Amino acid sequence: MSAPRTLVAEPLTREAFAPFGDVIECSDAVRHFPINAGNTERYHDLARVDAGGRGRAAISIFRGQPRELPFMANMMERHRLGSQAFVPLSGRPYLVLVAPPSPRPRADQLRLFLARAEQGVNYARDVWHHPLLALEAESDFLIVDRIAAEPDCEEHVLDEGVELLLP
Ligand SMILES: NC(=O)N[C@@H](O)C(=O)O
Ligand code: NI
Repeated sequence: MSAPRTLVAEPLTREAFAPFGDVIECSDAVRHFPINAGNTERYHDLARVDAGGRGRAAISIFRGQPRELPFMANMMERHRLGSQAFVPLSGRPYLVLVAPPSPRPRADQLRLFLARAEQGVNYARDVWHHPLLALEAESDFLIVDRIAAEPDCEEHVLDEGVELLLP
């Protein structure tokens, strides 16, 4: 039996994550401007919320239990009709495992990112991703995604598990 494939997390940046969606963070690389008579800086239009068909965008909170590392990822999922954003509320880093849209996630296209506590992610519609990968302790995430009467969560079991490692 061959050794499991491993993936070492790379830093999360807007550029590296662009094929998968958006990074939600305050950065001089995004458009920002003062509002409220200068009391507040608006970091504008950081992510595209997609809630197609008969769905609507909604805000929820996910309370995730920490994953034990090294973690073996055996499946991926995708939402075909809507985007899904995760914004950390507990001040801890987390992992993001993604693959580009395709009929099934390809092992050679998996990308693992280590997101800092001040970075959120927005998975574009159809992007394969692993369910929430919280680290260190129970962590809350603000979620912006599509809700509808019909479920929209396609799961796929990977042919071979991938061991996720921190840098
Ligand atoms: N199932 C669910 O709402 N959560 C997943 O979509 C996820 O990405 O964590
Ligand atoms: Ni999801």
